[in-house]
Amino acid sequence: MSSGKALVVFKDALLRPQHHGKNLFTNPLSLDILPTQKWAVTGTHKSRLLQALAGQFTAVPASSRTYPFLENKVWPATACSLIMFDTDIKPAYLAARYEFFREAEDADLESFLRSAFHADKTDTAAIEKQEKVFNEVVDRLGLRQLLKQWVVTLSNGQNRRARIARGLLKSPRILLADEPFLGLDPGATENLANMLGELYPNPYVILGLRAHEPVPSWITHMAVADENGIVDAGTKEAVAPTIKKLIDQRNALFHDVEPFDFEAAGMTPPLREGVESIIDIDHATIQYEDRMVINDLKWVVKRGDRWHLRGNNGSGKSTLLSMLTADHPKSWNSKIKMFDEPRKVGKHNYFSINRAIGHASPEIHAIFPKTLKARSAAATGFTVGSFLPPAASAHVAGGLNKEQMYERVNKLLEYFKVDGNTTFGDLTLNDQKVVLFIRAIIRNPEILILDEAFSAMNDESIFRCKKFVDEWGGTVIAIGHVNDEIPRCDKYIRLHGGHTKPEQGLVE
Ligand SMILES: Nc1ncnc2c1ncn2[C@@H]1O[C@H](COP(=O)(O)OP(=O)(O)OP(=O)(O)O)[C@@H](O)[C@H]1O
Repeated sequence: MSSGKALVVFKDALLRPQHHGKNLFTNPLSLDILPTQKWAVTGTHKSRLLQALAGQFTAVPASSRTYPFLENKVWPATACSLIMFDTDIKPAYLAARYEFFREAEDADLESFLRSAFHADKTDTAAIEKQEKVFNEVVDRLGLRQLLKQWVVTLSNGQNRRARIARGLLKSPRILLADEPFLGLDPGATENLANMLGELYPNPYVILGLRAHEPVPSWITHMAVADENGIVDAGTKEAVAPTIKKLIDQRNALFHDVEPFDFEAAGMTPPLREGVESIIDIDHATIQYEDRMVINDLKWVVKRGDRWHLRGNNGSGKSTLLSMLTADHPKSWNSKIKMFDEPRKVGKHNYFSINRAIGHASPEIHAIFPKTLKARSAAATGFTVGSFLPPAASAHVAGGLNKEQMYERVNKLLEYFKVDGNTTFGDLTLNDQKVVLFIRAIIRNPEILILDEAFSAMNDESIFRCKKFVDEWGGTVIAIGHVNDEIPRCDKYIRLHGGHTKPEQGLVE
């Protein structure tokens, strides 16, 4: 496919959003991407640069951004497939993932993937080629056995692989993927990195990576972008000092974060006296039809414990957490004890269970309403099991009135540097994740569940959240594939997705 002509050329290009005039980078961009070079972009504004490379935004003058390798009449924005992992597959509510009943508009994975096809149905050669690509992509991304599964039931890592597959099935000339390895387990990361390298140049691939992330060995060139524009670009070796500087700045950030004043916010350690086991699961098993997901789990969480819940994508981590939060139909099981009491219908309900729990996860993010102001969005954490801010008369454990609740919200928003007046949907992805973290912690819960809660946050927010949780006094259960993105933990439990019993130990 390679014609030798450049893929993308920016020549003093000013980039602007379609409908208003402010430049997206302060300085004009200049960059040549040749077909023999394999690029990754990084830096604070890498996503914006990827969007610009994918033909989004208006280039001024129009001739300052060209795609010389494309034939006339091919529209760059359709020749490029940009995959960015904000949340766009939404179940209507949290428990929907685990329910048997499906709405007509829910799609199984195969239909979801095939909806990317656009070949003329009478063109048998094109159809045949599509099928070949379909089979190859499905097998290489380990999706074959999931094809009949509803998309909403896929685990986060499976969902990511599905979206990368769909991006590839659109047969783009250039595939641009922003942080494609985020949330993937190490095996899936290696597999995907190899696959993208082997596919090149069908399609050409441009990756967006965080500066401290390992760079796939086949990448030859890197560009670094910040708010001013492209600050460095060239061979991987030539750009290495700039990237090292970014990593050093990042590490320094962690030491610069000031501690949060828990006492001033009235958030003293929420450890219930006289109760040893916060959670006690006695030999529980979960399976879907013939697929065992959780195999004979025996797990005791003691007050003040800090657990890292580990396991490959699809090994059952979120399923286990959904049993704790009563989002899973199998939650109503006397094999699950909380605070030494076996769970019983009639005695316990969703609200009584979740009163003790603060929870942030990609699933909550996917269904969270976009229209609340950030301040009200964070305050919804005071209302158990609801996305509504607390009513004027509301009191939470600890007896706060509305004014005191918002005083705590404001302290946290200030510490985490989020503007409380901005509407949730208008916040950056980073700030949305931070607001959902604040929402999880706002009630000072006895148990804090962080399911990939820090992934997709920027470095400063990750460090602030980690410092906060490290110094907070309650019981913590955290999921994260990258150690960098979980708070301090002292014990771990590793799930194996039903093949083998879970294993437990002390964090090394
Ligand atoms: N309703 C369902 N029907 C069938 N399979 C399901 C259903 N819900 C979940 N699964 C499957 O159960 C397995 C466990 O999913 P879970 O989300 O718990 O994994 P996970 O360990 O959290 O993965 P990840 O690291 O990717 O987030 C996956 O294979 C998923 O596809």
